Amino acid sequence: MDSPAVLAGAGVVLLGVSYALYSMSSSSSASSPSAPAAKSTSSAAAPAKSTNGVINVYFGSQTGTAEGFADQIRAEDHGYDVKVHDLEDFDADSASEHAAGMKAAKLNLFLLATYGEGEPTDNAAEFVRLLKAGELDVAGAPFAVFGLGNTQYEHYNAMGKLADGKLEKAGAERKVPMGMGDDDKSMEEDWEAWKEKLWSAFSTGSAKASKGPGKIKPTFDYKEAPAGSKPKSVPADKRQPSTRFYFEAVECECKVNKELRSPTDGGSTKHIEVSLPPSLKYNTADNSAVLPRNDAALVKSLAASLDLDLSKTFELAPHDGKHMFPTPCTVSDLLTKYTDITGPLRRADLKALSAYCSDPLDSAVLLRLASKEGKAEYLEKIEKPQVNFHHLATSMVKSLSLTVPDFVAVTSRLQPRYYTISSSSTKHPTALHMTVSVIEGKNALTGRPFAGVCSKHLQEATKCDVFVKESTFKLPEDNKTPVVMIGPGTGIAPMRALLQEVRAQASGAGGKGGGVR
Ligand SMILES: Cc1cc2nc3c(=O)[nH]c(=O)nc-3n(C[C@H](O)[C@H](O)[C@H](O)COP(=O)(O)O)c2cc1C
Repeated sequence: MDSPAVLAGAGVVLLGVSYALYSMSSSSSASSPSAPAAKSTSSAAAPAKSTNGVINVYFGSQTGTAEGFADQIRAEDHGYDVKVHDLEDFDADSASEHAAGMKAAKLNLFLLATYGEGEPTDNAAEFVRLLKAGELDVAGAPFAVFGLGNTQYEHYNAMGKLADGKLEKAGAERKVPMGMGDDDKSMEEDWEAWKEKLWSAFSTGSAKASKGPGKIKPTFDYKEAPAGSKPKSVPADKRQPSTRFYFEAVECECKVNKELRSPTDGGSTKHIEVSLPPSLKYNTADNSAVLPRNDAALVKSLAASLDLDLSKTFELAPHDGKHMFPTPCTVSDLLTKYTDITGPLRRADLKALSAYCSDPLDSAVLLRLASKEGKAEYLEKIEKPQVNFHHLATSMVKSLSLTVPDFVAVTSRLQPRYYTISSSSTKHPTALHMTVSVIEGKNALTGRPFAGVCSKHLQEATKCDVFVKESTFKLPEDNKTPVVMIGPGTGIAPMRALLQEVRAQASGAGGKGGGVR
């Protein structure tokens, strides 16, 4: 909103359409307690188009938040030629080329998430190694760092802090003080506030962001494919790091899927035994990652609202050669397996969607909700009632109009959900067990039912797409040290696996031997 007059206008619009836009049906629903989801546009560099110079944006992202922020910088651009780089492409071989590009740029922006014990994301591991080793010649390169973290973790924003310090030590020139986002409280607000500082320092007078966004330029070519076409195989280095799991998960049979609770308990906790093919191995207390599937009824109603043909088959040819998900696939696959339709909607999502409304009133309302001034309305109308993309598209913003490529570009990718494996790999080398609490409830404000996208999918599943994520959680090697198990939040699942492992080792299974603790 760039003037008080427009702001007042938007306020009136908001009230005027509040009944139509905000009266929400209580019939449809599902929401997920999801991790921030990866946005769909990724690292393809836009063609050079500006005389104001280049801003390089490097992202270190595991679940897509930092990557989504990088896309926002590209969309807002403020008259710069914004080039987004996946840090995975930053290795010893390419370091000097990147360093030269960094020195020639107006700014190099690093968006870095922290994981584990203050560790980098997988895609930033090599960059961080080079940075720590002092092997980057970046003297004089202008930089700014925004770290993404969570104050619940001991090593809060360790990667952002490390990069900020090491870049300075290497002689790079800090242009904006480091920003930090806290996922426990206010990641998006922290980011918006920092971005304001960034743009005010780098303003070129091009106020593209304040006018509202245009449609996102897809970073791929879309074409229809013959019905029945199967996904093409994609080599590992041609898979987008943030969505690599779509290519790597293996479809497995759920040979046991039984309810653990008695009918009088209420709620549902499932014991699921997944048969593993020889290619899939795990160690006791590793995590299983499951690819969720959206509920078929939600997919159908969303497709009907957006007038998308679920049976259509299409293929994406990425401009940067990195594939987002396996294609050719159907629009049904896109909506069921590859799109987060029930996760929380962030303000940036609303802003992006405002460009796809045929009714200017809808656009104005979405922009208002996405704006700083509309923060209270966002809280009341979107956050508290847990409005997700499905609700928005089916019940609130009737004029939303998305082609399939628009849909891919503007929506977020569905992320895997992680469950601690509750079996011992010594006892069950060819099966992994999961103990899954099914998430279901009603929104306190609207009474609308919601369900966890993955636990609900697993509740009756006979098959699921799985991969294994290593864990640092292990029993002591010596088989003698006494162990006290405390499971706050993690529940019984890892304990069951460890107890099975201790027993299996005590009985000599797996050739390890050992004593009972
Ligand atoms: C398993 C896990 C471990 C994490 N470890 C840390 C940590 O050690 N320090 C921290 O500040 N944040 C930590 N976080 C928070 C993430 O950095 C934060 O959610 C961030 O927004 C993720 O960004 P991404 O979506 O781009 O990967 C962790 C999050 C998860 C899910």
